[in-house]
Amino acid sequence: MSADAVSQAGRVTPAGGTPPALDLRNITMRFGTFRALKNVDFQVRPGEIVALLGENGCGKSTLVKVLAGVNAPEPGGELYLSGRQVPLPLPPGQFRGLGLSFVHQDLGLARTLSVVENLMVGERGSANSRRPINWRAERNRVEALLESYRVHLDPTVPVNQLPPVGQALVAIVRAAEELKLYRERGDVTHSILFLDEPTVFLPEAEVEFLFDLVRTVVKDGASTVFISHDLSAVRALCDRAVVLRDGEVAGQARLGEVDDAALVELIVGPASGKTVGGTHRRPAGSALAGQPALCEVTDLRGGRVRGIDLALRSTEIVGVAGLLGSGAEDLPYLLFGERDCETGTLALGEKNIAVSSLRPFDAVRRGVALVPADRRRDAIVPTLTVAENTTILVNDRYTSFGRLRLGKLAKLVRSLLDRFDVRPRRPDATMGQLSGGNQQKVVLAKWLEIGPALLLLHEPTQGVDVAARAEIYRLVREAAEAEMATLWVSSDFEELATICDRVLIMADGVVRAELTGDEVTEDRISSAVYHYSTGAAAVLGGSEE
Ligand SMILES: Nc1ncnc2c1ncn2[C@@H]1O[C@H](COP(=O)(O)OP(=O)(O)OP(=O)(O)O)[C@@H](O)[C@H]1O
Repeated sequence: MSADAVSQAGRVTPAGGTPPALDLRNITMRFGTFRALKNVDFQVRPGEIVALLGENGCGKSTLVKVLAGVNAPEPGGELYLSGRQVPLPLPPGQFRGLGLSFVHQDLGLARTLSVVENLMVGERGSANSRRPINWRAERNRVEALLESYRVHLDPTVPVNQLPPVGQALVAIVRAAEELKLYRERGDVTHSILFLDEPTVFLPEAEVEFLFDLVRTVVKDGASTVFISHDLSAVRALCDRAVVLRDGEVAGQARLGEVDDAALVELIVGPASGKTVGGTHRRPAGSALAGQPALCEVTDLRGGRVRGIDLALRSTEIVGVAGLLGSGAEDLPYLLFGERDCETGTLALGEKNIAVSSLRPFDAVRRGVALVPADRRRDAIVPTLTVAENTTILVNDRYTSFGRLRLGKLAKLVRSLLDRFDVRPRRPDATMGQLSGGNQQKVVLAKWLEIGPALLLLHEPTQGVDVAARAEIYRLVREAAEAEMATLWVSSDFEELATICDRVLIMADGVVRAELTGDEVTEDRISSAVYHYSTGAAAVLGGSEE
């Protein structure tokens, strides 16, 4: 297909007279003078799985938050659920009575509590009774519940000991149970599950666990809205896509009838000039093999890492792939002094550093930068401004006689926001007001600005749209050329194949294999990871944290 299959309208025609499960009309939402949504129409048919797509900051979460009762749209917007009009704005919490349930990126789970405790929803568990909780009965009930969704994990495990896919499954099961409860009570005719980027990129085998669950939820009678920047995941799961651009509906298409090029054009706009796709790897023939290492790691042990030696050359981007529990997810934090380390030496330039005594503050001083996976927890200060978040590490370079040179600093911020295409370009906005993907761009800008010798990245493009992702690859590649070694840990194997000069495969805390040159493909990385790991199913059994 083609662009002809794309329709510009956000509405769908009711099938056989059945009203849509959800029908939002003419939704406009302002934050101050900024219009985040402009006359948006959005419909979902009963039993449909609809993708809500668009670039970072285009308004996807803002639209969902209108339904969650967080955002109050302008007068003139209308909401119909199964044909029945519901007045807007919705008061907080009303969504429950309307048959809507939300799973956001942070999943909303009590992470230190067990799966059983997290699944004591509504009136189903004995938790509502005044009698003491019968834990054995609860456990049996939750076991049967998980079984009914064909989710296999230990219900007694604290949620923070499950891998990301396990945590997402628990959050979705909980939301699905809420929806079932609303339907059984007879409160609603149809119910709708909203999944707002519930996972970072997951390897294919793990995505399937998640999608099977969503399909089960839909078979049980719910419709689903899926927000994601991962087009292959969208294709695997969804029937139809509605695309927002700059707060307006840019068009919609049935996924079976459009190719990726048409979808990307709909997302970024026909004349955007943005490049998406293509490789960002070093050109063939420019081998680094003979060059000395800029950074050497010897006998690193700590967390799940059980003895690693690494040599990273200047300008080289080295990928690390492995399932959760392989140790890959601990590696950047150990090298940044963020996690306790038993042994290990980091030789960076002329200096030898004992990693066990390294602290993040020293790491930064020595030119080590870390872009962590958990943006909200570890990488941003949501209440500070975008400008403050961007320059927090380089303020001392702009100080003269104890005073900040504010003019120079403001100029720097403006140029970084331009280079990283942070939208809106508002240095005075608080970081919490930016969309997730735009926050991620600020985090990268902040770290690259220190001019690191060693850049450690953990899932650096999570929540970032397709066009911005390509731009991030370009910017990191450009920074690497200026004498920087890069370690890129990601569960997105397509990403590793797009950007990395070589890829290390980790399992059981050690490097099991190395892929170089033509071997660096998504398929080769994926098969090596599963070959050396004990199996995807084992991942759901829990892991130590
Ligand atoms: N509370 C707020 N105050 C001011 N502006 C806001 C607020 N929440 C969102 N915005 C702005 O509204 C626009 C839409 O943001 P939204 O979070 O809906 O984007 P998104 O499409 O979900 O993006 P992403 O894919 O990056 O998550 C952005 O420009 C954002 O900065």
